[in-house]
Amino acid sequence: MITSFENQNNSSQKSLKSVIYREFLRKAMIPILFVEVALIAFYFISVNYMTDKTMDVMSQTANQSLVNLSVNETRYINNKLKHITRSMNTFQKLHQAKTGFTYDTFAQETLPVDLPWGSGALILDSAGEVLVSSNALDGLVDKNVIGSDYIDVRQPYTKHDYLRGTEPLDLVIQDFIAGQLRSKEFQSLNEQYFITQSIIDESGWRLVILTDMKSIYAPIYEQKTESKNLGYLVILLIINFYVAFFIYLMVASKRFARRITQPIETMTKFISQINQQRAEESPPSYVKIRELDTLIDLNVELQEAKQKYVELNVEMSHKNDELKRLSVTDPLTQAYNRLKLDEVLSKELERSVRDKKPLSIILLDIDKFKHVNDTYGHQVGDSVLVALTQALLKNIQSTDVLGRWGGEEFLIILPNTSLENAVVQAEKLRLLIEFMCFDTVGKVTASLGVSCSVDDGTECSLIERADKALYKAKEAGRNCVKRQERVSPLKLKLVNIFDGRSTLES
Ligand SMILES: Nc1nc2c(ncn2[C@@H]2O[C@H](COP(=O)(O)OP(=O)(O)OP(=O)(O)O)[C@@H](O)[C@H]2O)c(=O)[nH]1
Repeated sequence: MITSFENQNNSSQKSLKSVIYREFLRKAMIPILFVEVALIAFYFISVNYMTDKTMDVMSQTANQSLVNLSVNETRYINNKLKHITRSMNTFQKLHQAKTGFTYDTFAQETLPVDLPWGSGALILDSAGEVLVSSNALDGLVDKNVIGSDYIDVRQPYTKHDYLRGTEPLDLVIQDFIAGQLRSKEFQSLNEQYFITQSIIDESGWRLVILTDMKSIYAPIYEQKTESKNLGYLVILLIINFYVAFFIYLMVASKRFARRITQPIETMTKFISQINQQRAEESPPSYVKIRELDTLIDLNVELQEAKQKYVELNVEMSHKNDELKRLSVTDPLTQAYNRLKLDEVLSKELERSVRDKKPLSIILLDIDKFKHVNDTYGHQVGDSVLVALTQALLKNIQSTDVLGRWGGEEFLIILPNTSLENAVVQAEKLRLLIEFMCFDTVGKVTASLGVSCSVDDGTECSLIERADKALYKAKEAGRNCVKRQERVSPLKLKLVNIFDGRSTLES
């Protein structure tokens, strides 16, 4: 029983745990996760957008700065050339001076080398030949644009101009130099470049500055990378948090479920123990509440007493019924006794007066019954009484009431029956007895007296008259029916006067 409870408890714990787990995920964690994902997505979109915008602004600013720088440098070189020309009289003198001061040395001295964003510069002569290029430019185009074999002014110079190559970057630069554009932003081999040029009026030379945009964007790229890394770190933290939280949730929901089911488990175990110990009738190992046991025992006793009381009540009721029956029954013949006959007669008389209906009675007495007893014995006499009762009960109407009036005498009450009809009924019964054959005894006869009442409501007068009629029947030689009508007091007086008799026969 305990094991089955434990299984049941475990499964209820599991289901409770999963309910808590599910509910928490559904109502808290999933909505929070959605919000977090949306915020992170928004963060990355913002970083990209801001970076792009900043790059646009930076590139415009940087490009403008480079153009300005190019113009300023050009102006500087031009002024310097003007100064040299004035002091040297003509620029041609400069060429012809045997001072070793050449185009190349001048260009090298005037070429701006310390440009921002790692920009490279080169100076072209009026024919488009490269006079000089900075190391930064060489780095940008990944070659030495002009070699070391430059010549001085006294000789026609031949140069190895590596910008005349066929590399994509060379082609773009050549195209730009040949054109009239002041500046240009272009892409070559997935790299973004900015190029600007300006004319040195004094000599017809051109100053060209080339910048790799990557250098301009570098801080922004760096910032973007840092921002993205921050985003990835947040994602990583969120994932870690979720993993840790899921583990915590599993453990916490299990603990919580256990905390809820623990008291029920303890209580059920306690009840199981009580039941088990009651079944085994062994002394309990836990604290016994004696008052409770006493109460339970008392309750059991009370229930048993209640059951006994109900049974006794039923028995008493049966016995009462039996007593009642016995109190109104003649013990020998099982017909009604005199007590019951008195009661019935009284009620029927009341009813006959109330309904104005006739009530007749028949008083039946066995003839010479003493002789039966004396001849065959008292027991045979009893059997005659029993047999006679049975025969009479079978032959009276259902509304008639038969009882033993006393000794060998019987009374039959016939409600709503006239004297004539009662006499007819009495005659039938007399014939019945006359033709009956009793065991041992054989033939027996009876005498019957009949009386009727219509409006005199006394029981005594009715019985008295029936008794008188019976007496008359005995007087008349027995085995016959006689009746006794009611005589009014006036008639009785007249009869007494004229006949000198006390009773009137009919
Ligand atoms: N066996 C038996 N006899 C009874 C019982 N009750 C009365 N008797 C007898 O009935 C007889 C009645 O006798 P009597 O009163 O002289 O009348 P009888 O012999 O019937 O004569 P008549 O009535 O004049 O014809 C008595 O012998 C009673 O003992 C009874 O319960 N059982």
